Formats: sequence, structure tokens, C-alpha cells
Amino acid sequence: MADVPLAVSVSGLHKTFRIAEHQVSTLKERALHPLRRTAHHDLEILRGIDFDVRRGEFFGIVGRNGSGKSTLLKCLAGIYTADQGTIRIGGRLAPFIELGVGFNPDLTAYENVQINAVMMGLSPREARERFDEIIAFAELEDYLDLKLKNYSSGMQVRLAFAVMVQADADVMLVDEVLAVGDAAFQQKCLDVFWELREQGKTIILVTHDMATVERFCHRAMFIRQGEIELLGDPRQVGLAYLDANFGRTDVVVADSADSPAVTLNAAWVESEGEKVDHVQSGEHFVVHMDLSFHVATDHGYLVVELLDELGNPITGVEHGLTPTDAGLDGTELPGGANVVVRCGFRPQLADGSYTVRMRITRGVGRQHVLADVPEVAQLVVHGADHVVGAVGVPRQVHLTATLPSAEPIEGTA
Ligand SMILES: Nc1ncnc2c1ncn2[C@@H]1O[C@H](COP(=O)(O)OP(=O)(O)OP(=O)(O)O)[C@@H](O)[C@H]1O
Repeated sequence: MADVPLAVSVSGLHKTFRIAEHQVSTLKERALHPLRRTAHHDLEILRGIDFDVRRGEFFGIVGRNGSGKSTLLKCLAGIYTADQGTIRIGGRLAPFIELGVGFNPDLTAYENVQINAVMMGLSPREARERFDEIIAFAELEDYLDLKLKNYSSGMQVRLAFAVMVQADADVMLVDEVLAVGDAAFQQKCLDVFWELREQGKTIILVTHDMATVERFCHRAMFIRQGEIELLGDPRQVGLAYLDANFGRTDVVVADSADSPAVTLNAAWVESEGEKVDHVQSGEHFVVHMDLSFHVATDHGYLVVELLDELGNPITGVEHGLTPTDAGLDGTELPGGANVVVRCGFRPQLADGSYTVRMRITRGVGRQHVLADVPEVAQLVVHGADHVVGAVGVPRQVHLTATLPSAEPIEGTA
């Protein structure tokens, strides 16, 4: 493929965000603290990214949450300016990046499609001519007069994806489209990916779904903490990513490093029987862990916690690991026992990225730590509604209003 022209060329790309630590946001604060300066710290997200994509390539980008994938796509799309480095794009670019980018919630689907399609390089006439196809693809014929803010997020995703496909650009940037649509839409996206691949379009796809990477991508890139960890064969890249996420066969802290007391053979999060790395807030999920005990364990005890992005424990479960707990006889778990642990959760967590941590102790006072695995798995929670703070509770709010010289008015939310 070396003689095929480049569609995208990125060299020495750096991107740092400046984060305000204390924002002076009100007039009162400004008056009380006239000399206070806003303190900042820098968050270096992309640290020297170099890669080329050739025309006609389907190129995957994978990496854990927060590794910089979306930031990279936004730099390619010109939404963010890079601090250092060069980006060259051969031809017209159509991004499908994030809900809301390029859409105006106060306009109708028709108006939004016109604006978006023109932004992606179609002439106003072409945009008008392709409108019906866009709406048919998105299956939104019955919702044409609705303002976009009244669309569900799934409907907006369908519309944005349809515009991108119909814009017929030379290079398409696609960020996590498969994670947001329903099953029928996901199938439609996969069919479109095949067609685009057959047509020789250049596509850069960010996804957490390794099956898609293996199936569609000619090459893929694994980004870790803003740097390229691996670039090349999609299968190798997918395996490296899964290994970084789930393949923690050797992560053990035990009585002695040479002879671990407990080994975590495999661990993952699942929902409705499928391994997942995203769940909806309030949805049931299970942390599955496969453990081997190498020493006899008396009064075994397990703690599984969910930590937020700053490492704060948000919630968790505790459970005994005695033979009785595991359906065996005896007073201690014998050395050589294999134990499968499945912890069910249904917390109403705030949107964000969470880490599952596991600790096993033995002894009446839980004084001996047999295993302490700080990152059993990662989980992104989305779609939180009415969650104030870290964890939501069922809403039970009762209001009583009193008007001058009137009976009390009551209402319940
Ligand atoms: N506009 C911004 N201002 C400040 N920080 C930002 C901004 N955009 C992204 N970040 C930070 O940059 C880091 C990388 O974010 P990015 O969205 O690129 O990650 P990602 O790999 O796409 O993650 P995910 O898989 O969760 O989508 C995160 O720590 C995020 O908080």
C-alpha cells in the first residue's frame, strides 16, 4: 500500500489542556477578592503522536477512557488547535464526533441538516437534494418539524451519522457511534461500514469494540496516556488493548511476591450476559472474577469497590469467602480452591469513568491481605438522570407552598 497517496498525516502532535483550579465567577467574589488570580494546571493529553493513514484505509483507534482518542479526532477535525505538530488531510473531511457538535438544538432537523451538510462541504443545493435520503437513512420521516432539542439522543445520533455518510467526504472521522445507538441502528452502521470500506473510503474509527476493529480495520492504533502504545495489525492491537483492560492474569499482591496466595485469573464486567465497558446509570451489571486460592484461607473476606476518576471509593460490596459462603464444607477454604465471584450492582452513579478494585483478606480481624488488585476492570457510566453528587437516590421530594391569605398548595415530585 506504500504507493497509495496519504489521506491523513500526523506528525509530532501535542495537545495540553489548561484547567482552572479556582474560577472567580461571580461579581461578589471579584469584589471580595480583587487580587485573586485563577490558578491553573496543565493536563497533557497528546504527547507526540505520529501516524499516517493511506487513502482507502479503514483505520481503528483504541484506548482506555481518557487516553486522548476523542481529543485526537477533534484535533484532526480542526475543533481543537494542536499545541505542536502538523496535521495534513488530503481531501474533504466529514467528522462524526460528539453529539451536539455542529447541531443547533433550537432548529429543526431540516435546518440542522442543511447547515451540517454545508459545513461538511456540500453545496446548499446538494444538501437540499440529499435531505430525503438523509432522513430516510435516519428513519426520522415522522419527526421533521420537531426541534432538535426534542429529539432523543439516539435520534440525534442517527441524524448526525446519516449526514456524515451522505456528505460523501474523502475522509470520515467516526467516534464511538456503535456505543450509542440501539441494536437495529448498530447493525445499520456496520452495514454502512462495509459499503464504505468496499467503496475505498478512508475512515478513522474510534471504538471500544475490538470485534469491529478486527472485522473492519486494515490497521489500528492503541493509544495509552496520550502516546502510541502499538500501531499495526488490528488483531494484535485488539489483543494488546484487551490485555490492558481484562487480561490481568498475573496481577497479585500476596503474602510473598514469589508464591502468591491468591491469583486473579480473569475478570470482567458484564451486563445481560455480555462483557461490557459501558453501562447506563441505574442498569444492573455484574463484576465477574475468577480466583485461585493457593493457600488454605480461614475467615476469607472480599471487598469489591467502585472508584471514581480521582480514586475515591464511591460504593462497593463486602462478602465472606468462607467455605460455607462458597457452597463447600469445612472451616477454611483449602489451598487449590478455585472460586468464581459474581458481584451484582445496580447503583445510580453519576456519569463518568469508574475503576473496580478488589481486596481479599483472611483472619478474624481481616488483618492479612492476600490480594489487593487496584484495577480489576474499568467501567464507563452514562445516561445519569437526576443524580446529584456521586450516587443518586430515589426521588422523594414533597413541596408545600403558601401564598398570602390562601390555603396551602401541595405538590409532590
Ligand atoms: N475541552 C477539554 N478541556 C479540558 N480537558 C479535556 C477537554 N477535552 C478532553 N479533556 C480531557 O482530556 C482527557 C482525554 O479525553 P478524551 O475525550 O480525548 O479521551 P478518550 O480517549 O476519547 O476517552 P473515552 O474513551 O472516555 O471517550 C480526559 O482526561 C478529559 O477529561
